[in-house]
Amino acid sequence: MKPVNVGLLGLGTVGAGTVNLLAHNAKEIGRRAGRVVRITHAAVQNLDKPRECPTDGITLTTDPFAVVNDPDIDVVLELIGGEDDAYKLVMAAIEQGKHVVTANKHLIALHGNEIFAAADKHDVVVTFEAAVAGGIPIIKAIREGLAANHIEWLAGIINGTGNFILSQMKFEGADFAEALAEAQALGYAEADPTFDVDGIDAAHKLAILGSIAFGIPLSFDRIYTQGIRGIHADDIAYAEEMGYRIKHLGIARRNDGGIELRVHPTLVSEKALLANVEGEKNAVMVYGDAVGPTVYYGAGAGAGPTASAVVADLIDTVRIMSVDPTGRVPHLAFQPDQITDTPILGNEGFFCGHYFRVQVADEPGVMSQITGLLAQHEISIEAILQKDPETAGDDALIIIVTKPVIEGQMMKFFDSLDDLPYTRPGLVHMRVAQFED
Ligand SMILES: NC(=O)C1=CN([C@@H]2O[C@H](COP(=O)(O)OP(=O)(O)OC[C@H]3O[C@@H](n4cnc5c(N)ncnc54)[C@H](O)[C@@H]3O)[C@@H](O)[C@H]2O)C=CC1
Ligand SMILES: N[C@@H](CC=O)C(=O)O
Ligand code: NA
Repeated sequence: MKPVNVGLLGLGTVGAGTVNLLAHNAKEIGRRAGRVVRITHAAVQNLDKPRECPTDGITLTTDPFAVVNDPDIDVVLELIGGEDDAYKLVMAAIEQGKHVVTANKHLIALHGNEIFAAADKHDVVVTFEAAVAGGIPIIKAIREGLAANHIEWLAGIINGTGNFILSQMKFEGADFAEALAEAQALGYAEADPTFDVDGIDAAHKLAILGSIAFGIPLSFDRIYTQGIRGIHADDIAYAEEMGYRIKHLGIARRNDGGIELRVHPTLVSEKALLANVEGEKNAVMVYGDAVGPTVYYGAGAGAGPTASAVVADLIDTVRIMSVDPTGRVPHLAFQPDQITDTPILGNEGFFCGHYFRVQVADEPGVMSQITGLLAQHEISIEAILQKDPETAGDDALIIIVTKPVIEGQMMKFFDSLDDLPYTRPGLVHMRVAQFED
């Protein structure tokens, strides 16, 4: 059979990783795909830049539209990242009836609803396994492997750079900037690394996961997002003393009032599987009503792991080419006319445990007044700790983990706590997650 010609856009970390992997496992890939898959053209920004892969047999150009418009190209592989150019190129490819493989979560999270509608209209597929949790086949697992389930919730470490930074700070004593620079050198970080550290990249991925898990439109702008910059070493130590680790999680869960979509630092029991995921590794837990808890673990970033997902998508795409469009797996897991606009909750509707650290004047009865105030707000305590702060001689630090409660109730408690005469400003607050694993 005629080889499948792939036009690659972007020959950076993932692009070069993909060229290398296609060459390294060419025989195995051909045996699986049933056809030879070859990259014939690649668009780059600088023709003279040294590459991390051989480019013989690939025609290089600085014009990505020349690749997209080439009639000999069957599949466009978008690996330039970012929003604007990628959007125009992907839409142009779709309009010409070309299938697309992309690793670009930014693009899918913001424009996926429109891109998938266009792809359906033109009878082509847009695959995006590499866009979430790098090499872990999480899209395939949720979209196909768990298709019989009503998915109740999912929670995961879905940014390799952020997890790598937290691990380097904890185990190697690295400071934040050092750890980030190392993640960048290793090819884990986004072109703009604030996307990694401010939780935006994780929110892009959570938008995709939430959509394929619950059959809702991609809803990036409704996601509650906090990054890792505010995590303080003292809280890592206090959390550990109470039996928790602090992880940056993306969580999507059904709740009586709607759906929670949130990305934030989270205390997780040290015994939970997610608590023990370190470095650039990612892990996603998905809870389906029939299957119960399932966990998917592996490398969330880096050339090889991401190329693994990209090439798997290419193989799928080659097989899909000969399938009647009505027999294909829907882009967002549910048939397009079954995607429903379920309400997405604001943070006051979240249901979870809370960690807070407050500095108070060390006077008799203060602790009992705080626990009494929690009781008044019908909030139960899971764990409690008292410490001396490093500064301020007569003050004390009170650190409490609560049982799960609606966040609006917790916010009212914080308001009342703030009104007490002996509490100092600077309350630290994080959420706590309990998992059955
Ligand atoms: N690096 C990783 O571990 C992962 C990356 N991704 C995604 O994969 C995509 C690519 O990421 P990386 O390879 O890490 O980025 P990168 O920055 O290493 O590579 C992107 C390449 O595209 C080129 N490029 C940009 N605009 C272009 C244009 N208009 N025409 C031609 N070339 C252009 C750049 O010069 C660069 O060489 C992004 O969407 C990223 O979010 C997804 C999963 C993991
Ligand atoms: N920058 C991302 C790359 C993979 O998606 C990350 O660190 O997870
Ligand atoms: Na993946």
